[in-house]
Amino acid sequence: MSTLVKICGLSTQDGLDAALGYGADMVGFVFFDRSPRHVSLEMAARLGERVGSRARKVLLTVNADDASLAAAIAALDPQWLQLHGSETPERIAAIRASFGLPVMKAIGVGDAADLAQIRFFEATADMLLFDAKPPQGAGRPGGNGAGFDWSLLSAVEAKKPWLLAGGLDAGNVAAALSQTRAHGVDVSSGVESSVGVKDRDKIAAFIAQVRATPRCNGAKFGREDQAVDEKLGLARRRV
Ligand SMILES: O=C(O)c1ccccc1N[C@@H]1O[C@H](COP(=O)(O)O)[C@@H](O)[C@H]1O
Repeated sequence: MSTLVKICGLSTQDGLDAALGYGADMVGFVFFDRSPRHVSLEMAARLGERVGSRARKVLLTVNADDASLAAAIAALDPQWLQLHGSETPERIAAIRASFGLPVMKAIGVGDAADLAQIRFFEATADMLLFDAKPPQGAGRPGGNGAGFDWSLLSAVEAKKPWLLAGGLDAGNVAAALSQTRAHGVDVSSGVESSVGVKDRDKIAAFIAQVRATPRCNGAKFGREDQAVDEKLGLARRRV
């Protein structure tokens, strides 16, 4: 059973082709104009069409209003929404109802107290994503290449599958997976040669490391993972 890999912040054809070619399960596109990875509606439409059925498209937004969401969804035609701002459970429920798409909610983690948010979001979100809290002065809530103490997640019990993000790269992702029970990993900065510029070799190395890392504790999570994969439409990637 393979670990879910999401490559985020794709804004060019070359980066996207690398992510798809090396077998990413999910590809993320940022609609947040304070990000160096922000894509225009026109570019989103072009890149989205290129993805086809090779991976799941994820639309990342930060506290977006309905009109912006509608425009971005029309352009990209995503299978998932990633909400990376201060969206409440009520807002998540409203977005799910309005747009009919599953939602991945990002939770910023700095210390154990932040994990209380799991109970807050797990009823309405379809998937959770644990990311580092942004460093002070960062102009965006994610995509900063900042990590956090993964041991905080070792005892996490969430009713929904979850991804680990924040400062991951090919050099640390194996350790991150062995210390956590993440269903998958999400990376942006760690597969770039400079901020916002994706690097084919880093994408290849990252995905190869994940594929070479045994998943959790095998039998303990086998059935649960299978159910999750089927729910997410990722069963095709099971090995
Ligand atoms: O990538 C961005 O620019 C971004 C902007 C606003 C919110 C989230 C963003 N990226 C997400 O942040 C995490 C961690 O990224 P990194 O690997 O540490 O750079 C990841 O989920 C990205 O999708």
